[in-house]
Amino acid sequence: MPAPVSGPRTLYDKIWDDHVVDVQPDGLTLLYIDRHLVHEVTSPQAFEGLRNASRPVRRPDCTLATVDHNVPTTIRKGFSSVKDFIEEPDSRAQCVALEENVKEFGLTYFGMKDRRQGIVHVIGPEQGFTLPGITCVCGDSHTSTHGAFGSLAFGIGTSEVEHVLATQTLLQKKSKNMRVTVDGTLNEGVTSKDVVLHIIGVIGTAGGTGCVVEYAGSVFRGFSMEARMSVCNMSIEAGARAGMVAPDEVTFEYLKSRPLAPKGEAWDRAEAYWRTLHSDEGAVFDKEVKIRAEDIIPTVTWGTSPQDVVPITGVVPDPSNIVDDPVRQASVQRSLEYMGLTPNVKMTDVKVDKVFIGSCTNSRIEDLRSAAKIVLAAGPDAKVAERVYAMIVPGSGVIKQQAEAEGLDVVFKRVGFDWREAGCSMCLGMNPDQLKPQERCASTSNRNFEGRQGAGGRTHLMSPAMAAAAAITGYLCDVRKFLGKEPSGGAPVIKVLNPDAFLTDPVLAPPEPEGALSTASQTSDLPSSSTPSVGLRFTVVKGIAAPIKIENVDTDMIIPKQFLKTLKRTGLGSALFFTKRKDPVTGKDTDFVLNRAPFDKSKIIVCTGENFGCGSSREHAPWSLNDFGILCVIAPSFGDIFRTNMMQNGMLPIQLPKVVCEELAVDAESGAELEVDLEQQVIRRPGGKPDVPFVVDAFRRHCLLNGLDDIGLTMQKKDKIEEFEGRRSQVWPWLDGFGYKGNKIAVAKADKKMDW
Ligand SMILES: CC(C)[C@H](C(=O)O)[C@@H](O)C(=O)O
Ligand code: SF4
Repeated sequence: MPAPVSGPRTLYDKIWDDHVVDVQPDGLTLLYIDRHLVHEVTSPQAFEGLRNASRPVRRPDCTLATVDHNVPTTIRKGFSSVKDFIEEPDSRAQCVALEENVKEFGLTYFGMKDRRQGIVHVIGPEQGFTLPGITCVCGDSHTSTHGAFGSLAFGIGTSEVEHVLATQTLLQKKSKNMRVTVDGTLNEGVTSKDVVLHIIGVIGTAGGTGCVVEYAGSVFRGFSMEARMSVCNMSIEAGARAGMVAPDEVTFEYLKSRPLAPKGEAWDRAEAYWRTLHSDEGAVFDKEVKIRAEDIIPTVTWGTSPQDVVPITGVVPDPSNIVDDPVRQASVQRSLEYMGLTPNVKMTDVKVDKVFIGSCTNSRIEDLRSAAKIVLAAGPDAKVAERVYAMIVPGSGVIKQQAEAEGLDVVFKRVGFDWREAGCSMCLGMNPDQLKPQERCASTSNRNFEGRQGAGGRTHLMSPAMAAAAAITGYLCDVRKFLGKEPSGGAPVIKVLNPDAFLTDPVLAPPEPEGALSTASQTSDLPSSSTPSVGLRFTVVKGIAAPIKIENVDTDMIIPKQFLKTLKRTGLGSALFFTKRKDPVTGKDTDFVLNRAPFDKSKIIVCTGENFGCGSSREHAPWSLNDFGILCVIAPSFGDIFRTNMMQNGMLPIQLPKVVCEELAVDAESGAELEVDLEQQVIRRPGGKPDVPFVVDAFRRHCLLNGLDDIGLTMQKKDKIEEFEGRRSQVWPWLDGFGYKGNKIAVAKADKKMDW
């Protein structure tokens, strides 16, 4: 069992210690979860699990749901119901399922008629649902965003969503402490997005794997909450479990007037506690990275991984310059082919077809203001370049309303931007907002994976200001070209307004959930389970192993977004590695390894590249592997959420040094079978070659060997959870219930007043 940290502690240590419900001898910890955000993509199977086991949601008062990924961003005038409004049947089914689930389980829900609807990671902070010192989870990898408030916030898979709904806890292994310090003075035109892209360029997409990153230094202290959120948001792109910034005056100022922030005496108590939340002098970090602010200039990505960054003054990289690493050379070559870029071409000579300003990284009021500033600086005759389609998608209805009150919509529409309704939109394209094959997009989102914004689409990540500059010029563009220029006469005026005006309106009270089955008062009634239910077992797997020689196999690659619209866990085998296995033009099978005999019958994958399963938290990735017949993946390293998701489904991720993976890949390539024995923790190889030993956490191994299910096990800790909740009510009373008490009359009025 890891020794509890004595002496100076990090911010992460402190929040962790304050949420421990129970610790097992091997250090695995049952952690209490204060806040749970729910969206339509990763929750249907979790609610179904609750329903099948007749379990209520333990803490509806700590759960907030909304629809964001599937919603169309077209004007909602005349909106009457999701059923009538959403045309695409699978998107509609997922949104309808969430509406039914929130009613059945008694959860607070911001639907499409509610102006508080928006991207989960935008609305939580906006409403004050996200607070310093809390643990916060969501079935979504960008939950790291909420760490900007000095909370421990991380993404989880659907099985864990079910676990949190049922028990308000999670079984967690403590991550390592990492600190990224950026000190100094930022150059002109450099924003928080440039800072985080630069950091990922320095440490790589696996640089934060296994770690919780604290962002420290004068640059983050000087950032607004919006800017801190953009940085923490992309922690997941650096492989980190979570990112965080210690709370300070900027945090308190942002929170004070939010509807769900504590008020009066509760605020004073909360603030006193929050002021203790910082890393102590002398606290030890397992990993430290220091970056000079002066070294950062406006940054864009050139490739298909967020680590593929280049200053806007730079050129497209030349793979022939990579002499010592053939795997890297091949991967750069492949990315350039996909991106349709020629080595050594100036980045500013790259033409764009579309511009997307939005996503949970950059769709907040400050982002929109910074884009509008560039539009105004471009002069009275500026227009979105003729061949370019540019869209702005505010992160929430509240932001949209505030932006309109500030006149930002006028600034954008005047030059030809499309002004849309709130949602995830073209960040992922689960709704109709997508790139066509080979279209190139200047995007303020967070992922530039192949096909991310639409099959065959090409994404360049950048700041809102840079995206606005690209829209006007039609090229990737150095934003500094527009800086220092004042808007000339006749330009619309931006009036910066205080967000309070948009948040404290009494019409914000939500409806009491109709037909609610459970309420907070029912929550102590945790069904006890003396024998944990039997889940999926893993003992010995013998079979063909498919070699995959790709680095950073992200979960978008394992299963693209169009297959996430299912309400089931099964039937996803043919979706596995879809874009690799199907030719986008002919629709025919490619010669990708899993299409070729004998590998089309593989039970194991041997990957030689680092960071398998990085990116999104979609549990659909292990579900599709499982459906295909693959039960074990061997790789040099894994994305944290993916690793957990595999084990939640009775599958085994095995981490081994790269050289060993390369040797096993040779065995795999020969078409011979490998035998993975979890009991003995060895891999048996063909041709009498020596066994390869591996290690799996004792608890996880026990669960896999016996098919034990986490929820059943946690249910046995009911007394400890209740005891923790009793203490929580006394020490952190502002965390009980989050203050929305239904006011039907006010809501009815709000609906009438709403002008979509
Ligand atoms: C759908 C969801 C699981 C996913 C995530 O975890 O990130 C999505 O938000 C994304 O950005 O890819
Ligand atoms: S990354 Fe994109 S798709 Fe995922 S939650 Fe954020 S906005 Fe939505």
